[in-house]
Amino acid sequence: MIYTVTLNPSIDYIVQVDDLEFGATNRAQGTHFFPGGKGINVSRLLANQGIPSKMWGFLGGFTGNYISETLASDALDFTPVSEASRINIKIKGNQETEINAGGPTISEDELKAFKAKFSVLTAVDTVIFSGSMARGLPTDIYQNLVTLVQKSGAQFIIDTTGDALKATLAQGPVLVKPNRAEVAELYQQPIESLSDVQKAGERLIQDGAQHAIISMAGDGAMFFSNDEMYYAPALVGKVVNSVGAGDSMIAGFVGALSQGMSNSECFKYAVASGTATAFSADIAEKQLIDELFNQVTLQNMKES
Ligand SMILES: Nc1ncnc2c1ncn2[C@@H]1O[C@H](COP(=O)(O)OP(=O)(O)OP(=O)(O)O)[C@@H](O)[C@H]1O
Ligand SMILES: O=P(O)(O)OC[C@@]1(O)O[C@H](CO)[C@@H](O)[C@@H]1O
Repeated sequence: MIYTVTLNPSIDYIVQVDDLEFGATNRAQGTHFFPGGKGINVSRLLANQGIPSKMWGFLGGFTGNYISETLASDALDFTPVSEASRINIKIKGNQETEINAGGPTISEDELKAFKAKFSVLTAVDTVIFSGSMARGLPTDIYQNLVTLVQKSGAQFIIDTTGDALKATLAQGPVLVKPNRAEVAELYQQPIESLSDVQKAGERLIQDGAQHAIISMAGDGAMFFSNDEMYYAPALVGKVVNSVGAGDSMIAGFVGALSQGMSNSECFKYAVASGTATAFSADIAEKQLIDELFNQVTLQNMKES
């Protein structure tokens, strides 16, 4: 079974404001609510591909109720918390501006109840940890949870940033997928040219990742393993809502991996899934992913 962990889920409130003016009353051209948080997005894309997963994390309050009612799925296995889950604001205009809230503070008892779920894991499972930590959790929470996963023999994937990414890299994730800004922050150096991306990706593998993807939004993505390196130029199309594009990449890769596909096919599914979500209002559907899969081209960087 694939488990996704979203420690800090959200309602994503998408607000279309064509000419945002600070310090003035702006009128929205359109608004949408989506259940969000990175792990939830991964599970939603997997479900659209017909691949089951279970969703773990914390949900609370009226916002938590909205998320569980909207998802209405057997896959939900969240730990209830007393404070309300957060609302993240995504303003779409000439540019995309995001305001992500801090979210609820998790108590010691709530964390204990959550950790108890890990006792069901066995060696055939994969746990995907995605997103920021909730308040009140120890700063080494991801390292602790990865240790629990590894005790069961299961594997893990992590999509987070900063010190938590640095520490868990050494624990050998199946996949990490930082974007350019996140990898620049991790290694404290600017990542501008493709050669900078190449060096950073090789370092992610040296530092412990089994596979790494560095995503570059409209500039495409690069894939790394011990002996493979591919660059996928971005596909051209109309970007509708890129929220969750990175999460969709992870879901695309893991879904293909769970079906025994090669690294290059898994990467192509990752790019097709990320792009399909960027070209959709919500998390992408299977039909668009399959259409775009046939358009993804890979350049083998070990041969160039
Ligand atoms: N403007 C775009 N044009 C074409 N493809 C895009 C665009 N934006 C995203 N993509 C596709 O989606 C992938 C992931 O996007 P991105 O690098 O923005 O991830 P991210 O920063 O993790 O996103 P998020 O945090 O919103 O999930 C890209 O590598 C690319 O394949
Ligand atoms: O604050 P975090 O946890 O880093 O990111 C949360 C978030 O921006 O990530 C998803 C898109 O990747 C959204 O659904 C959600 O609002």
